[in-house]
Parts: sequence; structure tokens; C-alpha cells
Amino acid sequence: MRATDNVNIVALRELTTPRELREDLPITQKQADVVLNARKSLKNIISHLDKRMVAIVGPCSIHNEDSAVEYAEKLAKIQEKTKDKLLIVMRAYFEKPRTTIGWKGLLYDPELNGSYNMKKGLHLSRKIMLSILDAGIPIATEILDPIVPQYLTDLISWSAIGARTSESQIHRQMVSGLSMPVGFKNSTDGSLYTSAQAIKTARNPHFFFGINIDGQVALAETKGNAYTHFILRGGCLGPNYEVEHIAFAEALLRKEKIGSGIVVDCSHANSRKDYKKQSKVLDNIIEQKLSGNKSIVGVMIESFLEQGSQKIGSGRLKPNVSVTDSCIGWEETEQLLMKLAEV
Ligand SMILES: O=C[C@H](O)[C@H](O)COP(=O)(O)O
Ligand SMILES: C=C(OP(=O)(O)O)C(=O)O
Repeated sequence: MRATDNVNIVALRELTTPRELREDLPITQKQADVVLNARKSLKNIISHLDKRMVAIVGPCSIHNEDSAVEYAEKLAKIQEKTKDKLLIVMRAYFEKPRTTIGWKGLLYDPELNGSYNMKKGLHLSRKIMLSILDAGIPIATEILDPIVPQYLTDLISWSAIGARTSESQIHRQMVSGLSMPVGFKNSTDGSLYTSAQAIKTARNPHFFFGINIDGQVALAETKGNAYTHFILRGGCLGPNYEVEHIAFAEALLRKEKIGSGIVVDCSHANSRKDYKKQSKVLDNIIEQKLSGNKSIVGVMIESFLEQGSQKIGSGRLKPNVSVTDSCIGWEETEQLLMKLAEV
């Protein structure tokens, strides 16, 4: 008989199971304390019970282990100085959603050369995450593939669903079972309606197809995630961080009877992908806070050890410069975080 399926499949290669990876690279009690303490603080910040702001800060993507750990260690020093005012969570992004095609992150292609050694990607990503926790810094990431949570979510304190997937039922139901607060970005066209629907959907219980820790296909039954919230990232029509945009987001939340605070992304379409504009967005948020705004509870900043970005395939890659969106450099990061802490 002629085959009717797998027509476009080249190979299905077995991967390490989540249990094998977790046994190979287990979380220690000290690391778990970092994860859990930050989750608790984040839940309180998002629910307006903790008056600190959250700063989700770090590179657009991680492509080098040593640089990521060095960055986390630097952040830890700022966290110590600002701990009464700010909760700092590091962007440790290993999966990148692409507008069309491109490098999909260290988890997929750890050698950054199209070899897609995903087994190595899983191992390296988890190893880097554990080292970031060793620096005492909690982790924020985007969860893109619904298979991935079983491998890594024990290490994560906050997650994002990106602009390109906030409308997806698969992602909304996945979030309903995640153990940490999750922000939904507005869609790339700037619509807040889809993320408002996502916030609501993920707060409900769901039944769906998943995998368990042994990689076995499973029927997942979830409770619903009470800590979902907006992330305003701007859209193709322009930014959405100014007073009138925040007021619109607040009105949507009121209409849906959702009490969670709002996180503003200073990067992406809010900075028109120009890292030099992130400080302008942050200044505006600081002004709004000083004028009495209560709904904004956090900011996201794309920052790395060195400013700017570089293209994969353009020669030898620098370890300290982003290989995806451009980032502000370390000096500016420190200044912006200190400024935010003064609010
Ligand atoms: O944050 C990173 C990028 O904005 C996102 O992954 C999309 O990137 P692309 O438009 O370069 O594919
Ligand atoms: C891809 C990202 O953002 P967005 O979904 O807003 O484009 C990101 O934060 O890395």
C-alpha cells in the first residue's frame, strides 16, 4: 500500500525525556527557594498586594552560557541594592518566536548553525537556568512549545506568551496549568482584545493533550491560572504605553472583572525595535507612576552586557551582544534600574 502519512516528515528522532533531563540536572532546595520566593512576590505584585515594581530584564535571547551567567551575577548586585523597591527577574529566553524564519533559540539550535541539536539544547538551557538561580536571580522566559514546560518549568518564576501566540488556544490552555504567573502580550497588530480573552481563558480549567514527565502522551486536566496579566508591547500601528493606552487596558480589565496589574514592555513595538528608545518608554512609565498610576506593576527591558545586536552568520559571534533584537548595554541597564527603584 502507498503511504498516506509522514509524507513531509524526514525523521522523528527520540529525545531525552523530561524525567531524564531533570534527573541529570536536578534542582536543589536553594535554587527552588529562589524560584518559589519570586513566584510568591510576583503573585503579590500582580495582585497589588506588594507595592514593589517588577523589572523583567535581560537579553532578547541567550546564546552564550558564560555571558548569561555573568549577566545574572551583575543583576544580583543591583537586586541587593534595590530589593525594597524592585523585584528583578532575568529574561532567560531559550525559545524565540519568529515572524517568518530565523534562529529559534538555544533550545532548538545550541550551536547556532542550523544543526538543531535539540538534545544538547535542552541540556544546555537547563544548565544555564540552574546557574542563573545559583546567582540568586529568578527566571522569566517565554514558553513557546507546549512540550517544553515538563523539561524546564520547575526553574521558572514568570512566563510570557508572546504576541504571535497569545491568540492560540493551545497556549491559553497550557497556561491554565502552569505553576507561575504568566503575562500575555498584546498581538503584533496592537490589539488588546486577544490578550484580554487569553487572560480570561487561561484562568479557567481545561482538558487537553499534553505529555507527562516520562514523555508519555497524556490527557492534561488543569485548575486554571489565577495570575495571568497583560503585557503591553505596542503593535504595528505604534506604541501602547502612554496614559491613554494604559487607561484603555484598565477599562478592558474592569469590564472582564480582572484585578491584575499591567506590565509594560519597553522594547519590541514600544521602542520600534530600537534599543535606544527603551529609556524613553521607561521614563514615560516612571512619570505615570509619579502621577499616581496604580495599574502598572512592572516593566520589561531588553538588555545585555553590551548594547546593540549582531546577525547570526555574519562571522564570529561576540558572546556579550544579542543575536536577536537589539538590547541596551550594561551601564544603561544599571542606570535605568536604579532610576526605577527611586520611584
Ligand atoms: O523578541 C524577538 C523578536 O522580536 C521576535 O522573536 C520576532 O523576531 P523576528 O521578527 O526577527 O522574527
Ligand atoms: C518575542 C518577544 O516578544 P513579542 O512576542 O512581544 O514579539 C520577546 O519578548 O522576546
